[in-house]
Amino acid sequence: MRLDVISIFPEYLQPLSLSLIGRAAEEGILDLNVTNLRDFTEDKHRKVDDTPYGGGAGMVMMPEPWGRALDAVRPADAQGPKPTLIVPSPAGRVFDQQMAYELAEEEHLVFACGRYEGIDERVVDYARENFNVIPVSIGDYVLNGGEVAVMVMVEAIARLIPGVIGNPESLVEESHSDVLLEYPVYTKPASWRGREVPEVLLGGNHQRVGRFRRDEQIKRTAARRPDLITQMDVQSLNRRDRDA
Ligand SMILES: CN1CCCC[C@@H]1Cn1ccc2ccc(-c3n[nH]c(N)c3C#N)cc21
Repeated sequence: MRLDVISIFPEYLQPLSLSLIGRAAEEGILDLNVTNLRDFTEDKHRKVDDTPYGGGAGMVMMPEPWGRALDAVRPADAQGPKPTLIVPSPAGRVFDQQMAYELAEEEHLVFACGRYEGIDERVVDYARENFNVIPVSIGDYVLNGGEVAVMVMVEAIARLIPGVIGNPESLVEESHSDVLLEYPVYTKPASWRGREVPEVLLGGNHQRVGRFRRDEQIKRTAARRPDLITQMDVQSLNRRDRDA
């Protein structure tokens, strides 16, 4: 997968060169390119923002640099399937695990990191000519720009790509790929500051361990994220596990 990120703060994306994603980039599994939007300005001050039409506080990102930057990623006369352009925005479709799975299937993802009050809307409209454009929000809270959102999305998406994480088995049991949240995990020592690891985990009975973990998942999800399950589901989950 090719990943392009356009930002006025390219250094914000530096952490993507670390750990598993950095290694995947070195191994050629990911082709990660971070571009500075200011490289597509034509004035000596490398201006990327201006005052909003209609008035109001703050500044808006000018269309011209964005148009040139997007054309550099995908020229108007390019052939082949359109890349997907993700535009982080508080007004976007909320990012979730399902979207991560869907985007992990793409060959080429482009991320446009806005700042200030946002990007001139005509850029999004223009981009639809050469990209499949998806405005995306990572949650119902307000950030100062799109870079943090891109970090979240790139990590959630890239880890689903074969070869990026060492053990694909670990993708199978994860929260949000299942309805239920993760069960609690423990490691040595068995006793720590007067707190013991649950006995069932020390015994090696895999069936009992599995049931313990499933019960913990149901308890946690019912307590912390009742929106993910209904009471009916809890009963059917219990019934299904009992019959297993
Ligand atoms: C604060 N400031 C005036 C109000 C409108 C937003 C603006 C800041 N800002 C500029 C570009 C930009 C992109 C994404 C986000 C963003 N916020 N929350 C999310 N879940 C986001 C995503 N994904 C915020 C952004």
